[in-house]
Amino acid sequence: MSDNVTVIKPLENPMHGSTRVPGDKSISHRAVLFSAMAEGTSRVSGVLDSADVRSSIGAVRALGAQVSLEKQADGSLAGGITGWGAAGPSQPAEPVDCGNSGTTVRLLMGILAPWDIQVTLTGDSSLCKRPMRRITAPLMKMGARFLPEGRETLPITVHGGGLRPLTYDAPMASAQLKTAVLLAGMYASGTTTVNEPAPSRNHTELMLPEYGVATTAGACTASVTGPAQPQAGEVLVPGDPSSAAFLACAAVLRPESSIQIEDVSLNTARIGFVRTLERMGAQVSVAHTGAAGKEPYGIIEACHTPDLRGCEVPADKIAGIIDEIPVLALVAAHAHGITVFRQVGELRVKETDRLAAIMDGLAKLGVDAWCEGDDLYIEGQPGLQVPEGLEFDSLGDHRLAMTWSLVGLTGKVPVNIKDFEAVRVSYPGFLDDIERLAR
Ligand SMILES: O=C(O)C1=C[C@@H](OP(=O)(O)O)[C@@H](O)[C@H](O)C1
Ligand SMILES: C=C(OP(=O)(O)O)C(=O)O
Repeated sequence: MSDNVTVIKPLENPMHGSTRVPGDKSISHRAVLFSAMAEGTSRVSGVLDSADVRSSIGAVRALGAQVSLEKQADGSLAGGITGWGAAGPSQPAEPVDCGNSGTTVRLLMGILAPWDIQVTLTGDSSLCKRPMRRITAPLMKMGARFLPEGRETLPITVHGGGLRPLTYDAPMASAQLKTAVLLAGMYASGTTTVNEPAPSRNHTELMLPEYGVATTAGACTASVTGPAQPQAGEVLVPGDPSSAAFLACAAVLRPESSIQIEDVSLNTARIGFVRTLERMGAQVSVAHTGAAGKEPYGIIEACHTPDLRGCEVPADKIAGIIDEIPVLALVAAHAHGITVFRQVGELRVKETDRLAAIMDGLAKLGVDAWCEGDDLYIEGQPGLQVPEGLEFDSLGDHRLAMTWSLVGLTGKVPVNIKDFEAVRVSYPGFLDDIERLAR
């Protein structure tokens, strides 16, 4: 067996009962970053304690925000964040290390662009391979500079200052791109608008008003009018639907299972995976129970479904399931017929090339999966038998670690996962949570 391998054994019993999942990663990043930009002390609770959110916390501390968050009994972080406010971020002595987190670095580019400082942003070996031009290009149109000139990957030094507003037609549906431009636009005089080819998650548009900054938004467009200085706010972070998706898919695959996941964000831009599972014939449903600010939350219920069928997911629905495609691909591998995910080229530039990883992993299961252009096809195999002794490599990617672990957890034989610890990026307690549901 190779080093750093975790043996993932089949769940002892069907999954049953209720659980909660840790705070939403996207909302947690924004709670930390927007509070750091604000004037005064914001109160945040339910914040996800994971490696990625720690990258955002470390970054804003290095830039002068005071963060006093404490670990709560439920594992979340809560407390106060005093922002740099109208004085702006301070010049850090060292490069700011964003770890594995694309959201941290890309949002920071927009946050730093208006200020007259020079900040070098870097990250781990995965983040240093991911494309940054999609963010630097619109910010350069607004007047920011990035050195070395023409560089597409980290490390990159932001030279901010004096921005003008921008109307930008984004080449891809990306909430990170949209957010970076809107955050920079808050410090330009006039209206900054981002138009998208398909709707991406809208947490920024929903959360900025909690910090006193008005936004306007349509299905594929969002605007902010500057100058607008955020003021201290209060944010309660609901559970992460992207984490819930692993538990829901496990319940769909494991015979006799029936679970409820409580207090999870039901933002429609995030629960596309429920719709995809429904279209595969899976027994899943949602029930609204409340709202945290403008973010709705509630219960996701999922039950074992023996007779899944393949479905087609059109291009305009992909942004709404972008982080769930690996685990949905695994569910599709158990369905009758072909599943097609249209236009999923963005998966090539996540923590790893997730498109290649899905095809490789499914090939180990003897399932045919292939790409035609940017469309992903999976030919399902109902009654799929998993061979003994399989080893999957997470490639350091948290979503892949959890996806391939479901092969062992919901099946009849253990699997080995290389670098399973990658789950610390978004869902450190994943294995405990899923095993608790099967006691
Ligand atoms: O804005 C966000 O919080 C995120 C946006 C998505 O990335 P893109 O904007 O690159 O699609 C998503 O994959 C990522 O996990 C979080
Ligand atoms: C792509 C992801 O995150 P990020 O872009 O923030 O690294 C993810 O969490 O799956």
